Amino acid sequence: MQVSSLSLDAFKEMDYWALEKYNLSIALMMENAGLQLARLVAKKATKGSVITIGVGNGNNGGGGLVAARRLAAWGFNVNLDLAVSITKELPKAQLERALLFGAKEGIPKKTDIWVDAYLGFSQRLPLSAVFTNKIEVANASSAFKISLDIPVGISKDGKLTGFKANQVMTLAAPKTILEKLPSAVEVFVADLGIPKSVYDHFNIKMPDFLKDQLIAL
Ligand SMILES: NC(=O)C1=CN([C@@H]2O[C@H](COP(=O)(O)OP(=O)(O)OC[C@H]3O[C@@H](n4cnc5c(N)ncnc54)[C@H](OP(=O)(O)O)[C@@H]3O)[C@@H](O)[C@H]2O)[C@H](O)CC1
Ligand SMILES: [K+]
Repeated sequence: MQVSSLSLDAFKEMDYWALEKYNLSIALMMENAGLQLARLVAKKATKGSVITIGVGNGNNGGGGLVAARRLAAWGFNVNLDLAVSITKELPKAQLERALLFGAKEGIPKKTDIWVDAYLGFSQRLPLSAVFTNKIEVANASSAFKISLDIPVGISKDGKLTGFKANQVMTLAAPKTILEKLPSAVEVFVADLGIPKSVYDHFNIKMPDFLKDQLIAL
């Protein structure tokens, strides 16, 4: 029988398999992730909404920056909370693009939608103070909160100990760690363009991405 979700380690393997066997680069998958995240944010936003995207120095941050660029291109007010210096090649290139598209650095006085692209599946617990401080500031705000892939600070047993996400948009496949989230948290899965053969190889059902590339679980 097929499994319904993957552990983070199994998912990393699936990701690696897609990259090795099908030459699906991280940059290409990140573009898909960022577009779907931008669509999810746009569903919640109105034209006057103030959006803040929290960014770390990795591919989770890179996906957030693609979303920032897409949202800025659609005319939204997009702000970037850079938790650390963005030095890695891919997120750095995405940051440069997002800024060229009109996203602004810094946290505005009031945020309506706060996106957590601080850290994803490579986060190590305990988090460093810079991230715990960011989480505190975000959680203290009244903003609607959306996490990319998995919430920053989520505990190994899936308790929502970090960023208090209202929605989580996970990538490519449901993750076991998200199953213990409070039932009020809405979880979505987004299509990265990984083929069915990869899902079959990992014995997991491919979400019905033909119907929609962003699916509520
Ligand atoms: N197929 C896919 O699912 C794709 C997913 N994508 C996204 O990529 C992230 C995972 O990206 P990754 O670059 O591996 O890592 P993170 O963004 O989670 O973390 C970035 C770096 O942050 C450092 N780190 C980790 N823990 C801590 C901590 N406690 N304190 C400080 N810093 C920390 C660490 O860097 P080091 O250099 O310090 O080791 C992390 O590497 C996934 O979640 C998806 O969102 C792709 O966009 C596309 C394909
Ligand atoms: K995240």
